[in-house]
Amino acid sequence: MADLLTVDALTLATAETVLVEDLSFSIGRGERFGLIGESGSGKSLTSLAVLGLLPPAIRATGQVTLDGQAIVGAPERKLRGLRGSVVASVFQEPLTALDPLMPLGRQIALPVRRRLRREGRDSTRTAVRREVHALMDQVRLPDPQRLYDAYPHEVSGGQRQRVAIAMALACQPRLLIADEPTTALDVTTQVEIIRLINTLVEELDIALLFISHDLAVVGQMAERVMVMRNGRAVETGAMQQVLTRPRDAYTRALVTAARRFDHALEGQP
Ligand SMILES: Nc1ncnc2c1ncn2[C@@H]1O[C@H](COP(=O)(O)OP(=O)(O)OP(=O)(O)O)[C@@H](O)[C@H]1O
Repeated sequence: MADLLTVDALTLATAETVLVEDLSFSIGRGERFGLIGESGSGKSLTSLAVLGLLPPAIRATGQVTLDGQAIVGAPERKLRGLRGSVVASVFQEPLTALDPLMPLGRQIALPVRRRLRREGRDSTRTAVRREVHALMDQVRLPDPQRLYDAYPHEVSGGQRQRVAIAMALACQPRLLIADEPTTALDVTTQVEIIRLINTLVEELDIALLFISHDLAVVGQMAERVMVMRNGRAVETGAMQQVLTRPRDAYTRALVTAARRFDHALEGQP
């Protein structure tokens, strides 16, 4: 079967600068793929290109094919349809994804209602509410009765990220793009959210494009990984191979730095 996502010779540039150059990778159905690299290496722009959400100043050349559909150059109406059905995303700061003035349950209800209508299913208030409660359960949000009516500022950062994940899952995507979804959270909550995303993509058989500057985090999420630097891929391979036998000097430096950090945390020299 064809890969779910194929990126082929993708180049992203402004009028003055090339920001991402000649990038190629693919993600199979249900596969967990990691993108890693230092700040500014082009990870987020790559994910925005997959979502068809590039800023107007940035021009894309090359090909992005998602579930058989061409993304580069596609009309906005088609892209919006894909974003509501095939691909969904979770970003670093859940507050940016949430409307501060709308109760959480109603925010999750919006994509739920859209999907039920698209599928020609019962989209009455009761049916939508039932699905929202099921999603809140699925992302392990406690006390759904109370949280349904709570506003974003009334819950913790980890709970807000769970709501953002519920909204992403509401459209039943085949690809979830998670761009630094744990970076803004404390360490304990990071671990919980990583476990949650891992469990959900496994249970629901969703492919994952997981983006982080933190090799230790990507190591827990991805089966394959691509290392980016200055807008180019320096190494792509199985996670285990890249962690244990990195080929590129930059990857080796990343691995050594991650090990040093782990040892420092464990109190070893
Ligand atoms: N709208 C834009 N116009 C011009 N340049 C941009 C724009 N958005 C991003 N860039 C530049 O493109 C490069 C890649 O940015 P990108 O956000 O993809 O990096 P990143 O690897 O995701 O970094 P971070 O981990 O800090 O988010 C950076 O040099 C950035 O300054």
